[in-house]
Amino acid sequence: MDLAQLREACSKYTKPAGFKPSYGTAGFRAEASLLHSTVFRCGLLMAARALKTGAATGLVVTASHNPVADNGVKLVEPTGYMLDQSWEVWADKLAVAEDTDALCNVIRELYQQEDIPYGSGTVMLAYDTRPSAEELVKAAGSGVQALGGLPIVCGLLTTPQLHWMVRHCNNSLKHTESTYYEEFASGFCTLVKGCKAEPQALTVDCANGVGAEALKTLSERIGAQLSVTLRNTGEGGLNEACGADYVQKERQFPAGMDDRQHGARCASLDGDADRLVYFHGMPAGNLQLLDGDRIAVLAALLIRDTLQKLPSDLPSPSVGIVQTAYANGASTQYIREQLRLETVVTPTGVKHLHAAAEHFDIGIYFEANGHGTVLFKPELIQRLHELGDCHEAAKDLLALVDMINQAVGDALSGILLVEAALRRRGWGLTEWADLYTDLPSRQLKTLTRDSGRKTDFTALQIKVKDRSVVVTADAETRAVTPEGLQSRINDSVSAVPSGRAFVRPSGTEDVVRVYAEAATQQAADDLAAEVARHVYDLAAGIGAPP
Ligand SMILES: CC(=O)N[C@H]1[C@@H](OP(=O)(O)O)O[C@H](CO)[C@@H](O)[C@@H]1O
Ligand SMILES: [Mg+2]
Repeated sequence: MDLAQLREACSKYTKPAGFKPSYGTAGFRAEASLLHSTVFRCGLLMAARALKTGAATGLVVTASHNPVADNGVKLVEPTGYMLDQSWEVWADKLAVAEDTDALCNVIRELYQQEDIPYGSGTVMLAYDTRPSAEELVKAAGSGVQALGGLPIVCGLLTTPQLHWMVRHCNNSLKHTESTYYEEFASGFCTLVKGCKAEPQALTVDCANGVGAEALKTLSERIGAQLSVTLRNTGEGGLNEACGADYVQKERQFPAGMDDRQHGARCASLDGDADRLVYFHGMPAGNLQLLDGDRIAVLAALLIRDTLQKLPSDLPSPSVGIVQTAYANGASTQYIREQLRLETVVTPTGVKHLHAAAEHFDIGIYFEANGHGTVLFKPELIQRLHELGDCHEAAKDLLALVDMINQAVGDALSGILLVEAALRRRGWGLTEWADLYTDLPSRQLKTLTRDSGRKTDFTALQIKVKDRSVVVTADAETRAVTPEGLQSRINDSVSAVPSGRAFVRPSGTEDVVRVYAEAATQQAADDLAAEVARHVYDLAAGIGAPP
């Protein structure tokens, strides 16, 4: 490491005074103008991580579903997964170092403690459509170079595309953007070949983000087998009243979508195209959401149907579904009782779900918000290859392996998964929705359609003096501190039929989130409001009480 070069580079990216970025659930996020030093330091970190692992790493400049004025970074392991959790502490230490001296000290400590070899690490960089991207990618590249590394700017990509490229690069596979489309398209065409059902039209809300161009290219590669119409492709503001997060949380049709007629098939991506939800118009202009829980269930059905066709002398692979506490209780019950599959609950954040899914031969994981994927164990893939071309079912499963982004949740891959699963069953969205009925739930600032109600749902993400006073256990289903909070939540829940509620500090925003579910919408709303008040009272809420 050339110390003089490092010091000089570090001094060009000073941290704004008082700014204390934290890695959080999925990387750093903040108002874009604050982030130059943070992104530069992430460049340093990923160059060091590349040296430590002896393989290429990745960095995406994106703030996902956040407003356009924000930006952030997502950090990618050589496997294509998110940054190893054991290194998050280094990310935090680097990000908060006050000045050049402090930063160089952290670098020295990192090199010593992690035994980083000297050399040049490769870091693959990508960015989404935010106007602040150009400067921040430059900052990331400078960080990589400051440690003698090689930044490779892969361009404007969805987050999952960059994860996929890093994974393929390190597996010595073709890893161009074009190969990404080819593999996905070819897997999809294999799976729908011979389906009697015709492709059904799907309107996709692209959140005015990077997913629009990528989905356009993918659907052109696939041709007539996929019938998509793209909306919110850049004509409006990024994530502004549109996108997967908006549709899932607000339960509203996105801006620019006039498909409210009964039965219209629609889907939404988020700003960096790693989340996907489906929805359709119901009578009276209402919207029915088909969220990540349902995508997991549909994936499980497709996999079960296919596994049943494998030769019976083959040991059957273990299949499991990983969810978080936000999964609707009805989905968990359906998976356990009807699909008879094991479910595992982990804390929020894909890194936790992904790790749990790796324990199964086929691990399906989805957050309710539509972020997830399916992982196939390498040993299983090997066995499927050995079965060769003579078994249709093995071929189908291998097509699924190609079509599903196994590095990370991918909305484009998700659309192909859903469309293939529905067509192979000859189903529309109604049959999918009819598998089970969601319990009414309430979270975040979901607005009510019934204007007569008084509850202010923005209050369901509570601002408190210090959200770290809320500590949870048992996959975030139990509040350990502040003292007395959980017993108050228990009292509230026990009075409500089919009631369930939990609170947790957000890992991406300075708020405590409240979730509640119950047998009726009114009961879920009331329970959420009551629990919100407990948080406000016991965790030093600020502002007007909920
Ligand atoms: C309730 C909810 O949707 N939480 C989201 C949100 O995390 P929070 O820690 O809740 O802020 O952003 C994460 C990153 O995108 C995502 O993994 C997670 O599911
Ligand atoms: Mg996202």
